[in-house]
This record gives sequence, C-alpha cells and structure tokens, in this order.
Amino acid sequence: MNKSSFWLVVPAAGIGQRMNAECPKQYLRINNRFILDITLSRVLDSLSFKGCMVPLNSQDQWWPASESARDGRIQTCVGGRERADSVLSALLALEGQARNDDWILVHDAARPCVHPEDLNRLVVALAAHPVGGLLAAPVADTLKLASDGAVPEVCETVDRSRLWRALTPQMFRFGALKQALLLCLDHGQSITDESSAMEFSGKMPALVEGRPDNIKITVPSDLALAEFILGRQ
Ligand SMILES: Nc1ccn([C@@H]2O[C@H](COP(=O)(O)OP(=O)(O)OP(=O)(O)O)[C@@H](O)[C@H]2O)c(=O)n1
Ligand SMILES: C[C@](O)(CO)[C@H](O)COP(=O)(O)O
Repeated sequence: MNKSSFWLVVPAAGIGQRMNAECPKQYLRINNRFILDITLSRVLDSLSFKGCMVPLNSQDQWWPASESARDGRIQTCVGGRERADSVLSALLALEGQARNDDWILVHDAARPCVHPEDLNRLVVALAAHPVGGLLAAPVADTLKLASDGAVPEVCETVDRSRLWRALTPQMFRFGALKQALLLCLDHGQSITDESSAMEFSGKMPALVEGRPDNIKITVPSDLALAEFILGRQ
C-alpha cells in the first residue's frame, strides 16, 4: 500500500473587501514581505508536500512580483467567485497529480501566523483518521445571539462549552474533499470552509486544538496584530 502524499492548497484569490486596502490583503506587506509569501514559506518549510496549488484571482497583478512566483514547488490556477470555488478550482487543477487517498491541506493565504508546531500536530493527529479534520480553537469569550434589528440587541447568551472557532489548515483526502465540494456546488449549498463541505456530505471532521494566534487577517487592525505575533514567534 503506497504511503499517502500531502498536498497544500492556499486559496489566495480574494479581494480583501473588509481590509479596505489599496491592494488585496494577501499582497499587503509585513517586514517588507507579501503576506502570501510569508504564509506559503512558513507552511512549505514546515512539512513535506508533494506539491502546492495556489488559486489566484483572474485579475491578480501582484503574483509575478512575489517571492513565491519563483518557487518551483508552487503551481497556480485561476480561483473562483467564493473561497469554496477557489479551493475546488485548485483540486480540479491537481487532477492527474494527486491520488484520491492523498491528503490535501487547505490553508488561508490570509493566515501567515500559523505555527509549525500546530502544522505538525494536525498531521500527526489526523494521519490515521478516517475523515480528516481541522485546526480549531475553543471559544474563550461569552457569546451572544443578536436580534436582527438595525441596532443589534441580545436575544440570548449561547452555551459556549462545545463551541470552537474553525481555523486552517483543514486536512481531508483529495477524492472525498473534491466530491464534497462538488456536492455543495450541485445543491447550491453555501459554505465558508472545507469542513462544512465534508459535514454536508455526512462526515464528522475531527477538531485539533490550535493556537488562537493563528489569526486570519481580515480587517485593518489585524495587520499590526499579525506583525506583533510574527515578531514574537
Ligand atoms: N473567491 C475567493 C475568496 C477568498 N479566497 C481566499 O480565502 C481566504 C480567506 O478568505 P477571506 O478572509 O474572506 O478573504 P477575502 O475574500 O479576500 O476577504 P473579504 O471577504 O473581506 O473580501 C483568503 O486567503 C482569500 O484570498 C479565495 O481564494 N477566493
Ligand atoms: C476558512 C476559515 O478561515 C475558517 O474560519 C473561514 O471560514 C474563512 O471565512 P472567510 O469569510 O472566507 O474569511
């Protein structure tokens, strides 16, 4: 039985609307490096991957100037309208290279602070798991369910004892993840992560506790926070 290979998919086709910056947020700089380059180098240098596929926006004009564009380990393809479309596009681009039982790790380009210890913990914890799973962090705040009025008001306080925040990487078998994403597409099921696709196809992904400082750069204040976190690692 051949040993399963590991492939990395880093969705980088977003436009960063919530960041409201002069360029897509994956091309903002920390310590004079593109966020995308920081993310790709940290993950690719932490684990042994057979290959890496990066879905880019069809209007991307920054990639050619990136360090990653000169990294022979990395292939690119055109992403899609939503994150899930970009991930599916990457999997379809890997057809003929990845085998159905190979592991796919999907990691947001916007998460440059992911720690090598978390990457290793994820792979070790899930290597023999029948479904796969994701890095996640238990919720540490009290959570409120808001009303849907113009001024949100508290409807109820939600029991947080079994609530986790989904992070990335999320790690699933190539064949199963591709089929799950196609199923969501066929059913018009909107999803925001790979685990949701696997859940929609009836699976129960494992949760692997990860560092809460594996933040997703989303709004302007996240940039300085990411720079601080990277400076301390
Ligand atoms: N159509 C899309 C949308 C998002 N992403 C990627 O998915 C990751 C997480 O998505 P998010 O934080 O939502 O990024 P954006 O979609 O760029 O942000 P926004 O929603 O503020 O526009 C990012 O690395 C982003 O580049 C992608 O590859 N393709
Ligand atoms: C995949 C993810 O980072 C897990 O929390 C999140 O769902 C991405 O959401 P976004 O709205 O595409 O940033």
